[in-house]
Amino acid sequence: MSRWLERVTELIGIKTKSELAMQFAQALTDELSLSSCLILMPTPDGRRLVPHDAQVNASWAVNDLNTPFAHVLQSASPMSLSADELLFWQSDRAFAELVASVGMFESVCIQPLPIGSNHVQLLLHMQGDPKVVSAAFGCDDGKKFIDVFTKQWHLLEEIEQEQRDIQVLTESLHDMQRDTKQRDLADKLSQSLIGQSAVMQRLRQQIISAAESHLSVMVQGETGTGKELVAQAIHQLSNVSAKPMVAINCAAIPENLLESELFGYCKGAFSGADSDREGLIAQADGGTLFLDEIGDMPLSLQAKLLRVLETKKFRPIGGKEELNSDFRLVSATHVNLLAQVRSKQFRQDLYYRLFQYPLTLPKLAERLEDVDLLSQHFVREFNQQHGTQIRGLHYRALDCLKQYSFPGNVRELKHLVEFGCAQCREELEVSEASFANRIACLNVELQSSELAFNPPSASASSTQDEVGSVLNGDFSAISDLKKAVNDYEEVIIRARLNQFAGDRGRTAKSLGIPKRTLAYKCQKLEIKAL
Ligand SMILES: Nc1ncnc2c1ncn2[C@@H]1O[C@H](COP(=O)(O)OP(=O)(O)OP(=O)(O)O)[C@@H](O)[C@H]1O
Repeated sequence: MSRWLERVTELIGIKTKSELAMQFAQALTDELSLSSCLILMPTPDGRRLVPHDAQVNASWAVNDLNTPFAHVLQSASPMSLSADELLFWQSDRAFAELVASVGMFESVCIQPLPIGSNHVQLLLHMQGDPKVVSAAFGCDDGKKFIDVFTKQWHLLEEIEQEQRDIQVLTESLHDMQRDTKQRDLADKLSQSLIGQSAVMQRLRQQIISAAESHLSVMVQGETGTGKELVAQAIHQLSNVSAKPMVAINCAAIPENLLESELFGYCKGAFSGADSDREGLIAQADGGTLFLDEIGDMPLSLQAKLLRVLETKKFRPIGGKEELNSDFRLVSATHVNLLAQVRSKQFRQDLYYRLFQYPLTLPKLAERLEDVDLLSQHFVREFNQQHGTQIRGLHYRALDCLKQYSFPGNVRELKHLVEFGCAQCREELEVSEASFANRIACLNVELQSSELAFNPPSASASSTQDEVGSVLNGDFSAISDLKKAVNDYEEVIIRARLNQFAGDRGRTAKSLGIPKRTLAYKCQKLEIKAL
């Protein structure tokens, strides 16, 4: 068997182009006693030629006629250059360096591959005895050996191309699947977080990507814009949705209780601690902790919260051991936390930790085009809760609503729609008359800075009757003093909240009580909204 055919067996079964090139170049070097052998292959964009041996740090433009490579590529014919002839090819520095070691009796032979084809795929750059080289390329067995190499090379290139195609296809399939999943999620979300305005569509996309990340999310927005709803959506869309979401309103809990609510305590930690109690941080392990009104968290607790977020460890009050809790944090605020950082009421380090993924909810006044959909949604909710069949809002009623600026945002719209539904007869539409007076009143109130009484919501009307009697000096209906005092307090707080469009800061100030006390009373009296 000829030595070339023996060499062929070394090429069979090689699975990568780089290994095939190495093996082939080595076989030629051995058989033709070459002092160097390089295979030059085109880059993926086809603009340059690079050597198979990564140690040769050079490349040549395929159309640079200052090198013999470009000429061989164009003519598809081999070229042999003696040491003397090479003196004319010194203008390209990289080529000059490549051939610097060519000896007196050597030549540089540049052979296009496949042999005899007009479609050159590779160049062979050989340095050695030109007679030996041309004899090898002229004999049948030598040609067959080279032919096997070029076919094998072509095959591996096709396989590589197929693999690249498969990868591109797989990636675009993944992209399509991700887009479809995102669209499905956005559709699902649009059934609970209503609104087709551009700003709401963008918000839903942000919620989906925030839910997919593991970052701490900060939901900012005025009262009633849907911060709690967004926090719930983030939890439900996240991969911890099967685990609990634990929520706490930092403004509604007295300062001294907030720490034990969050961290829990051990038996005997303080008087009244009769047994161990697990805190919300422990309960949120694996799930989501939602800290509403985080701007109201005292500074001392802020430092402790930061430590939990950074170390995932905490110690219950009076506890000796540290416990672990790994949760996703969602916080919400309606105040400007940055201003609080500036006035040193809020820690800067915690601020940055909480704002890993900020979401800002728009005011309803900035997306009045959503009033229509939102109103339909609230009418549907009203019908479900009350077993009614109100058809919706008359278009004039809708126009009337759109004249209003909704300082209480979506919550205020919801209550207005409920108010309209409560006045509407079954199977009819809510009329303009249901809103006109009320909105006119609300507008006057908004413009006036004077204190004015606004009728409390329907749910508080019986309480108001009782309170009305009390105000008239008739105490006969009172059978429970504590309840009567609570009712009286509730009517006052509701009226004042109504007056200030749900702004708890202004309400608390006008009643001469701290905001935290107001929040506590609201929670106790179950005053959730305007
Ligand atoms: N985009 C919306 N689609 C449907 N309902 C909404 C939307 N936004 C808010 N709501 C409804 O409005 C009410 C107030 O929402 P939520 O409690 O989430 O607001 P908030 O910003 O957390 O208010 P606050 O700051 O006063 O606690 C809820 O009944 C909620 O379901």
